[in-house]
Amino acid sequence: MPDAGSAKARRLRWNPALIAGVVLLGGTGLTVLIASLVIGDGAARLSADIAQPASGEHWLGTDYFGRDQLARALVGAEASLIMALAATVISMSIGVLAGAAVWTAPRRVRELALRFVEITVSYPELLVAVVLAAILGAGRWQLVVAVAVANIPATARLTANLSGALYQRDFVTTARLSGVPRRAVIGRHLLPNMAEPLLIQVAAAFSTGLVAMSALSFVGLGVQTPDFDLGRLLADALPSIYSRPLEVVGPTLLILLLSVGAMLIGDGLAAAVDPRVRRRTTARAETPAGSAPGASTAPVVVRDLAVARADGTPLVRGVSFEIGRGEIVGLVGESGSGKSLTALSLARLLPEGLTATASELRAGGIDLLGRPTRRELADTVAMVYQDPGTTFNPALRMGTQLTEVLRVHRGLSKSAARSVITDLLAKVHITDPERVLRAHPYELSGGMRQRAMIAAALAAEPALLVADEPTTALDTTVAAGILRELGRIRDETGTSILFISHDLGVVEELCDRVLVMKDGEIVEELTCEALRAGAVTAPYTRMLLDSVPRLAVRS
Ligand SMILES: Nc1ncnc2c1ncn2[C@@H]1O[C@H](COP(=O)(O)OP(=O)(O)OP(=O)(O)O)[C@@H](O)[C@H]1O
Repeated sequence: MPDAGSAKARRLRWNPALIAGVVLLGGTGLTVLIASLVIGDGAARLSADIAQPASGEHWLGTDYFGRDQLARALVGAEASLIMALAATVISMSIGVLAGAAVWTAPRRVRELALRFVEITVSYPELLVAVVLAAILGAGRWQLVVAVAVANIPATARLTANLSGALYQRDFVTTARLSGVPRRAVIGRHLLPNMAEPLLIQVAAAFSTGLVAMSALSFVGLGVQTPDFDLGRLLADALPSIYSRPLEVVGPTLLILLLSVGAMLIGDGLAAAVDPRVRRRTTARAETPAGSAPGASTAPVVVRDLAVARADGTPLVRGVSFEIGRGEIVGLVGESGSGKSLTALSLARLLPEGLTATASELRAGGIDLLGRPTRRELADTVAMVYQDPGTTFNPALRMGTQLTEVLRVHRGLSKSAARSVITDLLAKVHITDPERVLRAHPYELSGGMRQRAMIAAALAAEPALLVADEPTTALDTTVAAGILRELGRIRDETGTSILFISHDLGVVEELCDRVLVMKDGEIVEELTCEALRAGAVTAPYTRMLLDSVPRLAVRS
């Protein structure tokens, strides 16, 4: 049950939005609660100072009954805060339980329930709240119920979707098959694994709930005089908005601070939960003895990498390897074995809908499980793709494209970038770099384009170069030239190279070590000497070895 554990152990990564949200909501909420205790009496106290402007005694002036406007705004905010919290608790409790329970129900009931949730979610929340508030009648708690009920479908749908993904996972299937009661499946296996998106939903429900309640009270459907909340205060201030504009300041500001604070917390939580790569803390237990995470000094370290679809289907499992400085490691396997997903996880370029977990993922001193900046990432990992025909924009000259990285990431001037890239093109044995820089991609051969791609990848002096089948689209002679180029780059720059191929023949000529992948897992790891000597153990490796032609790439 790895994820349940990891959900508890996962640390919250603070970010500016989260900090700003906590400060804003926490600070305003606390101020409101303390202030309404201290100066709350003034909210109901009538005095002869009617309709006074702002003064030292009444910072926001007084209303037509001589009541202090600031005290009323703070007491109104306290009421709105408590009502929004109550509505959030009700809608989240019912929505989460309903959404999770749907998946433990028999198939037919589940399908009907899911369809019902889809239909209800298609009605705008505010509209539903308006109708319910009108039916239930005016009053604080009627308003809370109306807004809470309107928010239930969205929460139920989110929970149902998350539960659906988790329900396919092995640990839930095992729990169900071993007769774990339905309540325990929900409480122990489903809910802890969706804590993060649900927390984001709590922040959104609070923020929209507060605004919806204020809007309903404002139009006369919620809290009624002599009770008041922020919306009611705004409605009371409306008739005199031009003569006494100060009256709207307090309630408006408090609605803004509270709702924006909650929204920022939601955004911050969403950012803290990196959807692409998450650290799987419990995976440490699975790390082989002698290779504790963090212990390796290799420039590239991958430990317990797993990639899964949103529905939980695993695509890559338990992949661990290291690449030393100046080492070329081959990753081979038939189509669909998980080679590209492994490489894309390292470059943090996984397609939408896929998530990667690992106990360690590091390249060139950068923790790829942390939050490396785009620049750090671009400086650390470079990719060379399979098809040089689609790597470049056909509408732009090569010079414009090849100098882009240097100009954007290194801040080099146009001429400095051009001079660096000219040298790099010469390094990959392009004889007339100036002509290549002036040319459009279609004017160059496939081999030239691939050499240019390698030159562009080297521009950032990356710690890791990922070459994803860089020779597949080229004819044999050109391919051999490109492979020789990669070998030379490794020797001259000490770059670590992950070379992906389905062709063991190429790999055994070029690489130092080879990892063989099948169905998302590494089934064999061996040195290329062993490979050349035919000393393979896995039948799958033997099959790959027997099925490939050889290229003469040794220089
Ligand atoms: N965006 C995606 N969404 C869902 N499944 C995907 C996605 N991308 C890849 N897969 C699946 O993940 C598995 C591994 O794919 P991957 O591209 O890593 O294989 P590969 O070994 O690189 O294959 P190839 O040699 O054909 O490039 C395959 O079953 C593939 O269908």
